[in-house]
Amino acid sequence: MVTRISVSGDRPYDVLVGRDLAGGLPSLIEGAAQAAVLFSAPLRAQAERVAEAAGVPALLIEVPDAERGKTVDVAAMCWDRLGDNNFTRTDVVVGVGGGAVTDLAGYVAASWLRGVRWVPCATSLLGMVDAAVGGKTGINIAAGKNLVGAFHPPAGVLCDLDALRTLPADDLLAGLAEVIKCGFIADPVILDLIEADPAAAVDPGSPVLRELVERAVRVKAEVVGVDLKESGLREILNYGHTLGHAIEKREKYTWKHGHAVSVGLIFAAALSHLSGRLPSSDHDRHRRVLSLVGLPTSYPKEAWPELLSAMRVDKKTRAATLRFVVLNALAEPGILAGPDEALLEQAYAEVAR
Ligand SMILES: NC(=O)c1ccc[n+]([C@@H]2O[C@H](COP(=O)([O-])OP(=O)(O)OC[C@H]3O[C@@H](n4cnc5c(N)ncnc54)[C@H](O)[C@@H]3O)[C@@H](O)[C@H]2O)c1
Ligand SMILES: O=C(O)C(=O)C[C@@H](O)[C@H](O)[C@H](O)COP(=O)(O)O
Ligand SMILES: [Zn+2]
Repeated sequence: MVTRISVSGDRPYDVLVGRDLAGGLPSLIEGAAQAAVLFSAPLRAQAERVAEAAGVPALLIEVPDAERGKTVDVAAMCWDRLGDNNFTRTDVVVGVGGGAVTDLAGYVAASWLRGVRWVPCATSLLGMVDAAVGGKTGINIAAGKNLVGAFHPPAGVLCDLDALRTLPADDLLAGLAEVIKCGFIADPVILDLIEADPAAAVDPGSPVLRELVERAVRVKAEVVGVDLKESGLREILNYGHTLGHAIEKREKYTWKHGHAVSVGLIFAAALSHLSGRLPSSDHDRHRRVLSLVGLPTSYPKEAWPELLSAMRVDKKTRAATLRFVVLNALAEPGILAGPDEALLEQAYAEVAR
């Protein structure tokens, strides 16, 4: 069974969730003379299957794994390969992998000839529920996470649940952090499902995980369908990310994004509560559900000054005003602009160890 979730907007497309989906690729790349398939070493076999299913000559481009692939040097290597192979505006970039590879593939597609079609074949949980959906593409630079990129919606998204069977458990967990984020900002049934059966939530073959994937994709699709370029509503998807990205930068991108977001969710919940918005029961639920599945909820106390300075280059910041996504209530996100440093420090105390 394939579930089709539509993303609206100027360039609407579908997210397909199911098993053995490579057969869906030819219709998404109709008219292309060739496809460039970007992948990292652990996904070589899947990339070769996708390349074969494309039905046009495919240029396989191996990139460094995980965050090591999200750099300007790697993007430049990909541009060179496209140039060497006369890649034209009707050709298509395909990304096979987790969020790092699909962010890179999307950015290469957005920048090549000022924008060619692209299709993410998401192979990680995080990729399926978040990174491959919504057209945010980009790379990291020394100044921070995803600071260079483009909004460039894909032609379609393939989420093959069978891929999750080989995904390392820790990476599955990282994806669950974004699923839990969706639970808090928009769909609390997600939280109920995880609390009722945490083991099923991390079992790649379980119907519970499939339901979680579909619910999280729906949350994201509804948001990005009305606000592709993050002029307002889309900011809610950044819940937990202001501190999360600062942690990733401090850790030189060796921490998994989802793990950093998990700690960031604790901080955002604390800010929501301490600023008089979120009741204690919903605040406490953050630590409970994240700990239940084994996600991290703390970070070193002494890191605070460095994290605060990294948060100042967050994309939600306007001039010198720091802005945070907070919850006014469960599934009611809002923005906290320009909080006192004392409040931020108090919220960090809930994370600090
Ligand atoms: N564009 C967006 O809207 C958006 C949203 C959320 C996250 N992101 C980005 O996504 C990235 C994180 O994505 P991620 O958690 O998928 O990490 P990742 O892409 O680094 O993948 C994690 C690891 O899992 C491996 N892997 C992936 N699928 C596999 C499979 N099926 N079998 C075996 N191994 C597999 C990868 O090779 C890698 O080693 C971050 O860079 C983050 O900034 C982007
Ligand atoms: O799609 C979005 O918008 C998000 O904020 C989703 C996040 O989970 C994701 O990590 C995104 O890449 C963060 O975007 P950024 O603009 O803060 O880099
Ligand atoms: Zn994220």
